[in-house]
Amino acid sequence: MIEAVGLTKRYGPSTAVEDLSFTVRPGVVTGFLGPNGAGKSTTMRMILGLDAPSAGAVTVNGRRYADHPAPLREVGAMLEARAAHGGRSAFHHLSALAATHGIPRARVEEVVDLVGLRAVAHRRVGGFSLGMGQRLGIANALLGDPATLVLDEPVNGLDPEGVLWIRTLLTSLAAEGRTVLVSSHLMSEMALTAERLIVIGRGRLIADTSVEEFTRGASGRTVRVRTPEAARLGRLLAELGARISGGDRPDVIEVAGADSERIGRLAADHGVPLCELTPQQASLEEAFMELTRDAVEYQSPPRRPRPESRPESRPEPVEEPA
Ligand SMILES: Nc1ncnc2c1ncn2[C@@H]1O[C@H](COP(=O)(O)OP(=O)(O)OP(=O)(O)O)[C@@H](O)[C@H]1O
Repeated sequence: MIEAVGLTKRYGPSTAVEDLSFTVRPGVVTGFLGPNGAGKSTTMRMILGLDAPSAGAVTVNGRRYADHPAPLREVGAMLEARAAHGGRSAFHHLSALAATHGIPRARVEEVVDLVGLRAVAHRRVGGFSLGMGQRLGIANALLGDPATLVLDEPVNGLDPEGVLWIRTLLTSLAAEGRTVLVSSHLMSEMALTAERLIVIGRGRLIADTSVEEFTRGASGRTVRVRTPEAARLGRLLAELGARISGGDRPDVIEVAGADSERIGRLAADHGVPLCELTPQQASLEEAFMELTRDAVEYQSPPRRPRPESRPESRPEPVEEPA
């Protein structure tokens, strides 16, 4: 279990992490999400005792990392995959690390197999591909058979097979009762791997929730309506307080603030024929971006809607004479 209470980190005048409190429980994978610069790595570094908090505290199984007598056996971490010396072989690197912690050689053999590096274990790490480097980083983290794992962007740069491998590995490590905290800035990937999510932005907690709740909150927020009387229905809905935006074609509007039933009844009351009425499920990526929009450090300029997609500039549909 990882517990952060009022965790804060300041670098000179800027605050990287501010008053962050959360608990990461064993048995499930917890995704740690936030846009670039949100403070994920800084938080992870504080969990691992690599950075001292300016205020607050973070403990792993009730103790600060540095207070554990054998931290490698307690917490396995991958902060930077390329932490191994390029001239060494993977096997040599892992053996040296194991020796400093009294970990038997048999465990080195075990983790080499576990991460699928057997065929290249005696090759120089300097010649490893990104994916092989990531696997070595994971082997490092697993070496002490720790109850807690902290991994910073483990799927970064991996091919689909590697991504699937990490996903399966993390889920099975959590199923063994371990605490697994995995950072990412990819919501869609975390939705497939994690059961819980901690979302931060500009160093502050934005959400601490289950993926299921997050998914539920993200869905059904707009309704796609296709009708030959799009402009008239749009006006009727706007009068009721719904927000209307243009769709992907002239006879389509996207409606927020009114559900399908209300739209359907209103259309029926006014004799507006409906060809389609579809609640839209926002993608998790969209929901994540919306949630963290104000917390993004570097923003692209907003995209201006194309004039023809704005309902007010759309010509009134010609109604067929009865
Ligand atoms: N050693 C440091 N000195 C000064 N500022 C720092 C330092 N380390 C991090 N920061 C700042 O703290 C903030 C949080 O950075 P951090 O690397 O923790 O974010 P992150 O969420 O891991 O981002 P990314 O997804 O880009 O890796 C950023 O504004 C960063 O510039």
